[in-house]
Amino acid sequence: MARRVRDEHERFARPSKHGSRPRSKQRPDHADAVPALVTGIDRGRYTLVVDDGGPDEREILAMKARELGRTRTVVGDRVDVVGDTTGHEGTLARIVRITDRTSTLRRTADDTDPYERIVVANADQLVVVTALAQPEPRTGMIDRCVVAAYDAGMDVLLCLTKADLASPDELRGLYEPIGVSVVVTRRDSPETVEDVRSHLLGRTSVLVGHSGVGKSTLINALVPDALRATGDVNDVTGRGRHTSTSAVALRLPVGPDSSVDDDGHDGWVIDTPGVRSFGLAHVETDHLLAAFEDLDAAAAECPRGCTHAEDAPDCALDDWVAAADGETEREARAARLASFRRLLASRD
Ligand SMILES: Nc1nc2c(ncn2[C@@H]2O[C@H](COP(=O)(O)OP(=O)(O)OP(=O)(O)O)[C@@H](O)[C@H]2O)c(=O)[nH]1
Ligand SMILES: [Zn+2]
Repeated sequence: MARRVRDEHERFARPSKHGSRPRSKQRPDHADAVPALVTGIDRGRYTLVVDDGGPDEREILAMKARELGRTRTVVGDRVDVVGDTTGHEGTLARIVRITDRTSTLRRTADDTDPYERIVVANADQLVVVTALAQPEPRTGMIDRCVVAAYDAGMDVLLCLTKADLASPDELRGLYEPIGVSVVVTRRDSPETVEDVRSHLLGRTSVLVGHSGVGKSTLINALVPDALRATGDVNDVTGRGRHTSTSAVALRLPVGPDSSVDDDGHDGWVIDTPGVRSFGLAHVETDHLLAAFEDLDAAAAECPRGCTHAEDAPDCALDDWVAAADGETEREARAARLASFRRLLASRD
């Protein structure tokens, strides 16, 4: 997407066929534009934060300038705005530029949504919120999140909730070996919430999770002003569900633990109430492989066009496991290869 955004800017910058008027006349470069962060979107109206973390930090409302055409703007985007950026009641600024994204978390079209979408821009961590029980954890869902995050170049934090109901050991054993950080919470233990916070400080994190896993409970504990709706949701009417279905960025307070390093960056937490699944058809094997450095290196010996799947003939990854030094190392390699292949298969 970063590429496409750039192309669209370039198109505007190209001289017109009908003469050579100075470029500034065709498209003012908005020297007076101010940078802002997109924190919410509601029917074509964008909520932005200007002077993020600075003395004049304020929330403003904006629309997209016509010159941006069909370029999509998503939560997490860094943009430039012109017009009335005071944020006073009734004002509406204009977004004139979208800064190149450092990451794009995507989902492919699926049965419920026919469009490939960028879910969030510029996030560096995906927090997969999964209950240890009620509802039962589903590794298929976690795998798909891990693939989407690794494809986007994001880290993964697996947040296991409801630890009062079941043990986290099995899931920990499954995901820690593939580079996923694991943190365990329970509603009746405020310390566990602070543990989560320490993983979020200074970063931009996207939280995803199925209905009922305790995501809203967690967000409300982390960001008391968030007021995310919690409780048992009626699956038929959807009553009890937060009304917003699009992502929203919430500023993360540093929290009560003064031992944490506060260098002015408290971080952002992005809730994604609308995201119930990740379609993964867009994810390329090589992209996923790049998240596994050791496997990536070993795959250099694979035959051309190797799929690296379980049934791939002469896949060098199998040789890599066989060539391990000693039983312990061989088992560790086998486990990593099995995890990689499981993630690969979760795309289908
Ligand atoms: N036993 C137990 N229950 C919890 C815990 N955390 C949350 N719950 C309960 O789980 C239910 C769902 O919690 P929510 O925070 O609403 O879950 P959610 O993931 O936001 O779900 P939606 O609102 O449907 O998106 C509520 O009844 C919570 O009280 C926990 O640590 N232990
Ligand atoms: Zn291979």
